[in-house]
Amino acid sequence: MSTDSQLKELALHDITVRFGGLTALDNVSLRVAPGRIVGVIGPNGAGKTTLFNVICGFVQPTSGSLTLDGSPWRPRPHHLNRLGIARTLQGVGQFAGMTVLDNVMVGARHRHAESEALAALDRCGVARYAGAYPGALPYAIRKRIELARALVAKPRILMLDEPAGGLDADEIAWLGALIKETGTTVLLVEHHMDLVMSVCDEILVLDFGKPIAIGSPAEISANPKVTEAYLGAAA
Ligand SMILES: Nc1ncnc2c1ncn2[C@@H]1O[C@H](COP(=O)(O)OP(=O)(O)OP(=O)(O)O)[C@@H](O)[C@H]1O
Repeated sequence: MSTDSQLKELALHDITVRFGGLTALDNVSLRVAPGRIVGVIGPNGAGKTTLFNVICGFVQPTSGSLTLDGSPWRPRPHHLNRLGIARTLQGVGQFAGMTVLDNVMVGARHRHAESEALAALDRCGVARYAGAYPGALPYAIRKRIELARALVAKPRILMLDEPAGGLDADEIAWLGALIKETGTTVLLVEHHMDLVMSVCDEILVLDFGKPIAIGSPAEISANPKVTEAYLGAAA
């Protein structure tokens, strides 16, 4: 685990989110310690994206609170980059009218944006596409560009929203290795269980907004409540 004093500890305390009569998150608490890779899993509609949206300030909790490094924190989307928090989107949300390089530079925080963007693209194995336009590229390449856009600012907390969606086994293996070697705090929402189990230190399981389990991959795999939630969802 990293001891970098710049890393941030993020914590959610008893977060509840209601959309009208629907409770999307029901008293969810989570501590994301610096350098840890924390997964959030659960069947469709469990509240995973809502939890990400609360951390990013897109959704205001109905009750509960957040802290960053122990201090009360009210997230705002336009402050995230400055705080060192980067998020990938479920899709590949890139600007079609901008080159790949310009898209990645949007995520940069420093003066040397171009060289940092090229380095991030290189790290993700897609530097050769820097001058291309994203719309013309295959989906797996665009997912890598989305990762480069998040990594370019050297985030302290990297939030990955279904990064394996639409990728094949080789791409997922590559992604797993990249996540492990980032050395940063990672919050991962993902349906691909092999990826989650292989990269995460800790996993939170949600079901209909309720936290039903939290623990190591081995503890989560052996938890009957988790199996039940997934079997129920498949039935
Ligand atoms: N803005 C919103 N207004 C109303 N209901 C919403 C809103 N956002 C999410 N929901 C509902 O909240 C619940 C949780 O949704 P959420 O997208 O967080 O689940 P999820 O676990 O990310 O699902 P998936 O795995 O399908 O992406 C769902 O029932 C969803 O329909």
